[in-house]
Amino acid sequence: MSRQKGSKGQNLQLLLTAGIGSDHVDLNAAAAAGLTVAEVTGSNVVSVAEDELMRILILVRNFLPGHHQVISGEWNVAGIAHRAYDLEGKTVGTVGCGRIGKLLLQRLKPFNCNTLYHDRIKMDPELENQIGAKFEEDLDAMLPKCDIIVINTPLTDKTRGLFDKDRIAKCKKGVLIVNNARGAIMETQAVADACSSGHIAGYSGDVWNPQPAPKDHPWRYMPNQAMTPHISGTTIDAQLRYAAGVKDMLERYFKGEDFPAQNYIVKEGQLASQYR
Ligand SMILES: NC(=O)C1=CN([C@@H]2O[C@H](COP(=O)(O)OP(=O)(O)OC[C@H]3O[C@@H](n4cnc5c(N)ncnc54)[C@H](O)[C@@H]3O)[C@@H](O)[C@H]2O)C=CC1
Repeated sequence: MSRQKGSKGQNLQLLLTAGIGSDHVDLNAAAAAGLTVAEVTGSNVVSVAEDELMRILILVRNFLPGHHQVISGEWNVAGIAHRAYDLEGKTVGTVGCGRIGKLLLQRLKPFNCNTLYHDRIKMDPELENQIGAKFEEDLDAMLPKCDIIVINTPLTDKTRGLFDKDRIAKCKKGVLIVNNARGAIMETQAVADACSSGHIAGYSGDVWNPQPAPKDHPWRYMPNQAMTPHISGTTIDAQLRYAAGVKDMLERYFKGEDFPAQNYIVKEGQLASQYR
């Protein structure tokens, strides 16, 4: 929903996202026009966190080439095993540690990894202690420590293109990256080049720039990728939750009632803090 499209809706008042992530709306234009933007905050966070854990394991264990061998009639254990590792003992860092980031860190705990997180906000000490992750204020200081990096920030003016050529170069050689947040947080060609050179040893995610990804998108053809279409937040369980959330907000809207406070992304000209 661009500024131009929004301005055509003379009676437009409300924009609802059936899920999480309202970067498809020009939020500054919506704020200036006095529109309300809301999403079903929390509706698919478990679905995404579970999916991230799956992608980490798929990359660490070098699962996909093994599966492809089965389909193509091959049997070559050494061809898989030379790049397969245990997750135990590896350092996993999340860039962004809101709802999804925290759920991922909680799910990683029994795997006995070292976990780090970078966010604008440090967790309260009790929760941090319970989750067992260390806060890294400086993103560029965290990156070289990580064997696995997971992206969990919204797409904002500050995170667009955050992982360009220079920042990827700061990551450990052979890093694995999981990104279910937004494709545009990465520079497309920089990721493809780093996968080709082996600096990134594996990249997996479900978000692309643009979407739907065109047939010639470089991430379809780069080596060591485990990409899917945008599916991680669309399990049947998630669909039930965000459908119910949209219905609830529409009912409240027509009764003149407020939405749950955490659902507002733009309200009375103000952007929610995670988008500022
Ligand atoms: N692939 C999919 O199907 C889905 C993707 N998502 C994406 O995941 C994102 C995160 O979702 P939640 O965890 O629910 O959001 P959240 O709002 O709970 O957490 C986002 C975190 O990112 C941090 N953050 C924002 N800007 C930052 C910056 N510049 N540097 C460091 N940290 C920053 C915030 O402080 C916050 O802790 C969504 O905005 C959406 O883009 C969400 C749901 C489904």
